[in-house]
Amino acid sequence: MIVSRQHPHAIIVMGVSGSGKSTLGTLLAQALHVPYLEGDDFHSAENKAKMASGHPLDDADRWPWLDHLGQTLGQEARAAGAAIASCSALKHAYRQRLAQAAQLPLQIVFLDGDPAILSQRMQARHHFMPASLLASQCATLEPPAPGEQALTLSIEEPPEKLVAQAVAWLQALDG
Ligand SMILES: Nc1ncnc2c1ncn2[C@@H]1O[C@H](COP(=O)(O)OP(=O)(O)OP(=O)(O)O)[C@@H](O)[C@H]1O
Ligand SMILES: O=C(O)[C@H](O)[C@@H](O)[C@H](O)[C@H](O)CO
Repeated sequence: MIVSRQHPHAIIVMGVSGSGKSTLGTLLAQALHVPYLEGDDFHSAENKAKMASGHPLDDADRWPWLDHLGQTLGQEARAAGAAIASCSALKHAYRQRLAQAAQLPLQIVFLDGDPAILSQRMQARHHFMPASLLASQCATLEPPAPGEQALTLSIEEPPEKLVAQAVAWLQALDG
């Protein structure tokens, strides 16, 4: 059972900026009827202003954000049986920090793709995050390692297919 108050699931959709985390996270939460947390909503005004002015965040900027998002993800997951958060979660240590704050292991859906496609998508949208920060996002990215419970999906698939793949993976995890 993906949704279970006895065994709650804390699910994150991760990837660099523009990879489609919000799109997939929203659809996945709708498909599972569980709460969705938009990671960008948990950034301080200072963090958002820093990114908007073309400066990448550093670890010190990200720790309080990860703690706040992780705590809320854990609370929501325990209350509803599962919850989804979209979060860049670029480094292994960031995912560990999220899990620690949530007090739950994470199930990770990683959106992976070609920087050229990501750049096109970022330029085509209106968003506080400038496309110029994509290079720093890609340089910082540590894809999920073998010890992490993770599914890697391609940004080139349409959103409906990505949701179906994520749901099938989550269902299979629970046997
Ligand atoms: N699977 C997809 N195929 C094609 N386009 C997509 C797909 N998913 C998202 N998009 C489009 O790509 C852009 C970025 O998507 P989205 O905002 O969901 O990414 P994000 O990872 O949440 O970005 P950020 O972290 O910067 O907020 C949007 O314009 C969205 O409509
Ligand atoms: O860790 C980070 O650098 C940030 O979370 C960014 O990834 C943005 O929040 C997000 O992608 C918005 O575009």
